[in-house]
Amino acid sequence: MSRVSGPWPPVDVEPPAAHPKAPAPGTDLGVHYDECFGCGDDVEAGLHLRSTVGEGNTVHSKFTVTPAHQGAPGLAHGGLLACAFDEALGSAVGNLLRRPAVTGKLETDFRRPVPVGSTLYIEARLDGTAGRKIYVSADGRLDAADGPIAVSARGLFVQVGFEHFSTHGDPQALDKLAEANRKNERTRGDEWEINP
Ligand SMILES: CCCCCCCCCCCCCC(=O)SCCNC(=O)CCNC(=O)[C@H](O)C(C)(C)COP(=O)(O)OP(=O)(O)OC[C@H]1O[C@@H](n2cnc3c(N)ncnc32)[C@H](O)[C@@H]1OP(=O)(O)O
Repeated sequence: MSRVSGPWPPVDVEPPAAHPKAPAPGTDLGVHYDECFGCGDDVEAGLHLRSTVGEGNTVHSKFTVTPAHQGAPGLAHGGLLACAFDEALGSAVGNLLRRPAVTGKLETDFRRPVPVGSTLYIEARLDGTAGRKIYVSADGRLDAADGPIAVSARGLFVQVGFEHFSTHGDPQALDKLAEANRKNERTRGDEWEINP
């Protein structure tokens, strides 16, 4: 199997257009759900990703690897690294496009080992959209924003209606989340675009 993937995005796309209400570059994005394994404060062994909006349809996230994230002794588990990229890419889609979407496909390229105690600096970018399909990619650099690339990822997110979450997920938890967003200064009064 070749290490080189095919062209990206794999189909003709429209250039990504950030939503008019997308947070400006420099904005700290905070936690989107306290119980999210990727960013939530209530998940002790979670990844606790922290993200900031970057220039040009990007989101910058940091993930520090702890002993809770090991696969081999002293090294991050690849599946958890993939999770960090899912979160970073999802954050770019959710915050910049403000469309509810879920991961359809996620491809990771593990280029260097990521030791416990190191921090991945992930830059996630919107690459283009084709109807409900949203193409995104990211690079994770070791210990500095200009460090060597340790992991790269490409993903396809698919826009869904809110009923995706209420039908398949936990409607009561969704109501609690909506209430918390109403109380949050940054997200209060916001409404997401539901249709492409
Ligand atoms: C202010 C707000 C802030 C918010 C921050 C949020 C941060 C969040 C951070 C958290 C982040 C964590 C995020 C998470 O972890 S999300 C959790 C993990 N993901 C899921 O659970 C998704 C499960 N899958 C599904 O529900 C359905 O399969 C979906 C909805 C994806 C599609 O089923 P649906 O019946 O609706 O649509 P469709 O099948 O007609 O597909 C539509 C189009 O897409 C194309 N397609 C689909 N799949 C693939 C594939 N694998 N490769 C290539 N292409 C694929 C398909 O060919 C078609 O293309 P076309 O024929 O139209 O050309």
